Amino acid sequence: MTALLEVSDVHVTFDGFRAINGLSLAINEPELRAVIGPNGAGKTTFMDIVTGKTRPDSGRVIWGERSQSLLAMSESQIARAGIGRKFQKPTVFEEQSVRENLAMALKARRGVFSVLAWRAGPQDAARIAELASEIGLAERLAHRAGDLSHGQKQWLEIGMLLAQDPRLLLVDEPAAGMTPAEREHTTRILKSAARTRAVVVIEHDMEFVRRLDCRVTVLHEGRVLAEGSLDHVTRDARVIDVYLGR
Ligand SMILES: Nc1ncnc2c1ncn2[C@@H]1O[C@H](COP(=O)(O)OP(=O)(O)OP(=O)(O)O)[C@@H](O)[C@H]1O
Repeated sequence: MTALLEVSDVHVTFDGFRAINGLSLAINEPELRAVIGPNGAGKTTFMDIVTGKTRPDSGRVIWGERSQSLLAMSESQIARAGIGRKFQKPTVFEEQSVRENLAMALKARRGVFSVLAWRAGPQDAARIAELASEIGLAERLAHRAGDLSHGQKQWLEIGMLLAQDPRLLLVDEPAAGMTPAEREHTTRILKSAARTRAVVVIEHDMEFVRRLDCRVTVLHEGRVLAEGSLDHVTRDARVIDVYLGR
């Protein structure tokens, strides 16, 4: 199987400090992958590189069956190529309803010209209903997004990203600030989304990572320290040392 995303020997230096130091990893399609690692390991910078926000000093970042270099593309070209990113803080349109938020995300997918001529058709209504049920907000379509709980806002934003049908979804600490029940539901959403696409999740909460039940990549000092099942990596003496700070 060829990887959907292949990062090879990437280096990034910030003011002389090597934040990413020979990072190599590959993500398949479909796949659910958790990326863990201590503070400063380079997890966020990895996502910044893939989305074009940070440009590496050297290395390769290759995308898709045509082996395009993401390093040659702008942030918006990368987004259009099918890479969506969910930041930690939810950014939904608070004054609009859940339905309107999802409708806007569907619109955005079609680009600026069709936005001007857009009217909600029966297909949109069906897709919005499908998305709402995927994120567990089917009963809340008419609610104002600003009235949702923190967890529900996070799900709505995931739904808005799914509306754009990305091939790769990058998610930064989705469980932060959530109740146990909300975490459980978030796990289900991410697992379901990863049945048909690649989903990469940065997460600190090991219990959450365990529930994701997927391949885990451990980053440390800007490179991959270990990779495999959570049980496999947490038995690795180097990983234990890094987490215990020895
Ligand atoms: N724009 C920047 N300028 C200078 N240093 C940076 C910049 N961005 C990140 N760094 C440094 O690079 C290293 C990696 O940071 P990064 O945020 O990727 O780590 P992380 O694994 O996401 O950490 P955390 O779990 O704390 O979010 C850190 O030491 C950080 O201080």
